[in-house]
Amino acid sequence: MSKHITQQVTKGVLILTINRPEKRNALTQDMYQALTDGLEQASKHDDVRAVLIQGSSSCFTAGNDLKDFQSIDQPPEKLPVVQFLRCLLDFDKPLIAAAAGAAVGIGTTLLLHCDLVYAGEDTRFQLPFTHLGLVPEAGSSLLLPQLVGYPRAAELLLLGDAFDAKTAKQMGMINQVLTSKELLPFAKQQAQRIAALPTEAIDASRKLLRQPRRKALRRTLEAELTCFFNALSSKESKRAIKAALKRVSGD
Ligand SMILES: C/C=C/C(=O)SCCNC(=O)CCNC(=O)[C@H](O)C(C)(C)COP(=O)(O)OP(=O)(O)OC[C@H]1O[C@@H](n2cnc3c(N)ncnc32)[C@H](O)[C@@H]1OP(=O)(O)O
Repeated sequence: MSKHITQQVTKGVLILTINRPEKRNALTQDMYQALTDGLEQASKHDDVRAVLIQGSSSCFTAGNDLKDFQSIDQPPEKLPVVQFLRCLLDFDKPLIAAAAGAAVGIGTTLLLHCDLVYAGEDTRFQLPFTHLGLVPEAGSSLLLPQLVGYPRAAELLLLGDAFDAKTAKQMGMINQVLTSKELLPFAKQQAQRIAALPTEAIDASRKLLRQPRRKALRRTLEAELTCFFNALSSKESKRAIKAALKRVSGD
């Protein structure tokens, strides 16, 4: 368990909270492991009928910890981030997200796996993979064009510009934009509403919604992972990540 991921069960909802404010909730391998453990536990326990993933009311996550990228020394297969992505894809209960402030990289792509996504007025989404010499992950090269159409997905994934919650809502990426005060309570309320509905009907409906894209998504995720970890070991990416770290931390 990571001290940066907290767990709480309330009215049938497991709330996984990302809590590393001093680094804008950037995700380390320990944190991915804790998120995976949380999802696996939720899957096993009948009293958990939905999961809410959230950060604070001012920050969701700045994405993968950039320093962590520099210190990866094990084969991708063993990496918690890879296990987390596979777990996300196969997760069998409703998944709700509340994203405030920064939602960068995997902070945006993980939302594409959620059933309900709520964002704050201040949320800034960004998919800066190419800036870092990297490629899309989490199945986003399939899910994003399906959601918003190819031209917009290509713009977001190739140019990597940040965009706001209003734009994300207009594109159909998220369900609703709320004030920062409303966001977390509203997302919790929606998660509890789902958790209170007949479980078998919810699970079967969710399966039906996901079934048509399941195989293609799995293939895409695996192809992206190969490409991503090849890119991560390239000189181009090492240079770009070093520059990004210098920009955000001065290191
Ligand atoms: C498989 C997954 C792939 C991916 O997720 S790829 C995406 C990787 N993420 C990024 O490239 C985002 C990098 N961060 C940023 O662009 C900015 O930050 C934000 C827009 C998220 C927030 O900006 P602001 O509010 O001005 O905060 P600040 O001053 O830049 O950062 C505050 C502290 O947070 C640390 N930090 C921010 N993001 C990361 C990160 N991704 N990895 C590691 N540390 C990060 C900084 O260093 C600094 O910390 P210190 O004050 O101790 O220097």
